[in-house]
Amino acid sequence: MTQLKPILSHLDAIPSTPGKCKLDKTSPYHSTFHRLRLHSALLPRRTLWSFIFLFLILLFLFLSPPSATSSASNASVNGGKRRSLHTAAVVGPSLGPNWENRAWASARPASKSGLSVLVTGAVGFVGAHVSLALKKRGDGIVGLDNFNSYYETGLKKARNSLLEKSGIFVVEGDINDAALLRKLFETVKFTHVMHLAAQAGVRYAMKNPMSYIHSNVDGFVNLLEICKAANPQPAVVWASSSSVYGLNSKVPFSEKDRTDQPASLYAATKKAGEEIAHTYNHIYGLSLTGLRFFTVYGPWGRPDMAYYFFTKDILRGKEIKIYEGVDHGTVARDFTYIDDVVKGCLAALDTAKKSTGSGGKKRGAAQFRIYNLGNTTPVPIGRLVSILEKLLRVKAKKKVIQMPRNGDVPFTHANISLAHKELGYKPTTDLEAGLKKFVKWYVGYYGSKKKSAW
Ligand SMILES: O=C(O)[C@H]1O[C@H](OP(=O)(O)OP(=O)(O)OC[C@H]2O[C@@H](n3ccc(=O)[nH]c3=O)[C@H](O)[C@@H]2O)[C@H](O)[C@@H](O)[C@H]1O
Repeated sequence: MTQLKPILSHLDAIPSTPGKCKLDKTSPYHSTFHRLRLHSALLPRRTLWSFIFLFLILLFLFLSPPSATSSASNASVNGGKRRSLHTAAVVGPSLGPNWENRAWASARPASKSGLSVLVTGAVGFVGAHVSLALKKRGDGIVGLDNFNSYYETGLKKARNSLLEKSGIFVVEGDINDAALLRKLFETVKFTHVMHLAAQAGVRYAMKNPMSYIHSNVDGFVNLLEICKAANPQPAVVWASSSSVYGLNSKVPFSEKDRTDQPASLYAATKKAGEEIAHTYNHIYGLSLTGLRFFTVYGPWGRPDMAYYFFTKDILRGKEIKIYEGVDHGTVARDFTYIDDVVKGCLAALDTAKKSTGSGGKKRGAAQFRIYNLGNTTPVPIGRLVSILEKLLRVKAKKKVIQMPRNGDVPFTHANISLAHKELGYKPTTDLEAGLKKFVKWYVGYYGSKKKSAW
């Protein structure tokens, strides 16, 4: 407990929100108004009114926020303002000096047999891990990420620093930006695309539904349009989700089971992605592999996920809500450790066959695959919390409530025999071992520097 104390005090030190804007006596506006009043007696009435009118116009122009277009164009691809989730307008490529050389160097594999991969969502949780693993074994990578503000951008920047240190160049840009993607594909002949950029999170879909359409549908189609037109066409491996099984009650979930009953808009957009992928495979000969991830967790994880914010809240002494199903039914997840998922991703890239088309024309049937990447051991949420309590040596303030109608499903459980057979996928980390690694990272990350947990 003692070694966690600095983190506890640090977590409390989250910066307060700035106070409301109020004109005070020291404000420049205050003195301007004051001067206006003094001079009013001396000026003729019409001049005074024209002056006030002009002043109001100038004040309006000064205070009004920049338009969507100007803020989008301010959001340069390298440096400048980070583009927020809510102003993710599309901009043309502005990649900064020398970017072609950087992209070219980063994309070059160490040997002739290596892959040259465009990783979208490269500073995301899975994206960063996959990029590092590819780099480590000698593949070439260019990352693409819009650094949006869905969760703390500090964490994304920290992941980016890790990638930079390993020599991976990440372009800051959006998958909806066709001009940018086209430029990237003109510069680098990517052999593969690992598409991990997405609007994630099941419950957030009720708050911001359009962000799911923007990233998971529009963005995916935009990316596939560029891939199908590229010459050579890359093979595409992309992140689907266990959530596509929705209300399916047949366990364990197999790829053959029905996926037409999504319980959230997130799930619906991932399912739409699978259908869209099929279309591009069918019409254009793109080689496409969808990976259904099952609640991936681990170091450098996503702060919006339960294991992550439970850790934060337990350490801060804040109450956590544990969901239960109908009639006190257990809610459980097939939590899958990041390193296992990374192995599955790399195996999917390695076994992906070439796309058959080029320049938008299909030349023959192309590979189309979908795999579950789970752990095969569903764990109840109560058990997740007990493991965290043990690792953190802090008793959680628990409140068990009925699962709200927010898109969650009561359980997930993967059948991974297909991935095992065709990818050699074999998860080896159980939840306790994986959470131990996560907590170790969490304590180091938030304890070492002045960072506020999300
Ligand atoms: O496999 C996926 O495809 C998805 O996995 C992940 O979704 P989920 O499995 O729902 O993970 P997560 O939110 O961590 O909730 C975990 C558990 O805690 C329960 N939960 C949640 C919140 C809470 O306050 N209390 C609670 O009990 C909750 O009911 C659930 O049982 C990814 O976020 C998603 O992007 C997608 O990749």
